[in-house]
Amino acid sequence: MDASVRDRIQGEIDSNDIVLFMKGTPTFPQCGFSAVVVQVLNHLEVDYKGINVLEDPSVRDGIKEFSNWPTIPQLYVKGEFIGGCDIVREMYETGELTDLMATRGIAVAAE
Ligand SMILES: N[C@@H](CCC(=O)N[C@@H](CS)C(=O)NCC(=O)O)C(=O)O
Ligand code: FES
Repeated sequence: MDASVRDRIQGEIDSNDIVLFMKGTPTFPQCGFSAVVVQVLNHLEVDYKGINVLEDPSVRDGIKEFSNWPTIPQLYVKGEFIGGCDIVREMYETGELTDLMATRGIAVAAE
């Protein structure tokens, strides 16, 4: 991928504790898979940056190569790739996601 795309992705991940690469925006998700992750993050009441890959095909493709993960959405917490919709939903349901956030110093809303 283009170095500028890699730098942009790296920059977003470095400067935001939680980054969600998604289709659409947190206020208007344009795919059900992205909407699930938005719902989880909103439920946890954490701040996050949504990056709409539909606005930029180079980021849409670039993030797949960057994470070595073939689909959107993709969630990053403190620079670490967590996963897509299925993984996030599963980790939320088991409480693992809340624990992961807490371990990394991110305050999460009480259940
Ligand atoms: N099982 C996936 C569902 C996500 C998914 O299948 N995404 C597709 C459709 S939105 C995708 O990103 N396809 C490649 C693309 O649209 O660039 C997950 O857990 O995140
Ligand atoms: S945009 Fe069609 S499944 Fe995500």
